[in-house]
Amino acid sequence: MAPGALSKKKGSKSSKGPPKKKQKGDLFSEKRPKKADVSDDSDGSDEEVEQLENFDEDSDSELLSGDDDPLADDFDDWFYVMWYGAEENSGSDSGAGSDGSDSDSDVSDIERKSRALDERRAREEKDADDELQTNIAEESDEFRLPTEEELEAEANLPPDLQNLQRRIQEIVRVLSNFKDLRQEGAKRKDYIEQLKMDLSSYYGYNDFLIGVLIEMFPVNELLELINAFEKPRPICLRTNTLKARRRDLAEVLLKRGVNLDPLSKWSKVGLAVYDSQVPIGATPEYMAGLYMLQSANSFLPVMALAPQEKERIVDMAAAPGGKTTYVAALMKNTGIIYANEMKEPRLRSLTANLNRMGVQTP
Ligand SMILES: C[S@@+](CC[C@H](N)C(=O)[O-])C[C@H]1O[C@@H](n2cnc3c(N)ncnc32)[C@H](O)[C@@H]1O
Repeated sequence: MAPGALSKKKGSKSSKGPPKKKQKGDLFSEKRPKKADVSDDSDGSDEEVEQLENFDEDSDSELLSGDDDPLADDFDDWFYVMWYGAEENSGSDSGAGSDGSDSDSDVSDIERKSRALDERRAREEKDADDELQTNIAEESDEFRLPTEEELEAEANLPPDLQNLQRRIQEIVRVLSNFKDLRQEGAKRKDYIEQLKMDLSSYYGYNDFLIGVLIEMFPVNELLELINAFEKPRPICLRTNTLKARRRDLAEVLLKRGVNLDPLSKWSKVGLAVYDSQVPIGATPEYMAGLYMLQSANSFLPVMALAPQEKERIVDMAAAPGGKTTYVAALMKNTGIIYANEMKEPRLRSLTANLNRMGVQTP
């Protein structure tokens, strides 16, 4: 539950007084789990923590005046079992015994449970950390490059993507600390060759492209880059500053149900579109030429060129005119742009966009 929701609930409680049993019913279904059902439930901890927090939020007054609630002890007992398990609950220090006897003080009972919960969490975190360290140690000890025979056997089988991915990660790890992690007798070249093969198989790149990329980037950056290539690009639009300001455009589109944000810090005209209730390429604003649908990377050559007013610029491959219209906007419809397009049919989309976006044509 969001903190806002909690504080609102708390506020309303102090003014009106809560329907206590109903709140419990809201938090936990009518059919409450039996102790045996929950005693070995060790996962789903986020949900449980949230429930615990809800309980704490709701229960201040109950702790102090719980007598009027016949479910309170039973609930408390169930909750304790939920967190610590039946065995712990039945221990002599539980204070919420299976016979339903009350502890000396409800407040100290909760404090004790809370302490026990903290201890248990700390134990679990330590166990998880130990396990992770053990796995890392085991993996680093175990990893070795595949032998020729193993590679031959692999070649006769469909690609094992999980294995490939693991090997890619391992090779990158070894290459990033080659002196300490390399296999005895193995050369950096051997790892690189294997990495090239695995990247080609895993991502479906050809040898040439992988070869070029591996020469251009350190391996960990290369992996980041390739993973970024796998992600779908956001839909972007560029505000046509010949006709509109980005803020005004964003406002109108938001009202139409287009969910968007400024593209990024590096662009003052781009908007990233997450989703839309209307076809983004057919809004009245689009028809009126207030924006161009254009991928963010296509802004960059024009930004790098930084066209100035009254310049002469040649766009060598222009249709459908994303960059031509951006250049025209930056030049504020001054100067001359030579927009070349080889394919005649594509001239139609180029001309249509120039007209729509208000680029002055001869
Ligand atoms: C990727 S699109 C260009 C996109 C455009 N620059 C934009 O920002 O909207 C490539 C265009 O270049 C055209 N083209 C390719 N080779 C060309 C050439 N030698 N001369 C003129 N146009 C060419 C293609 O027909 C195609 O329409």
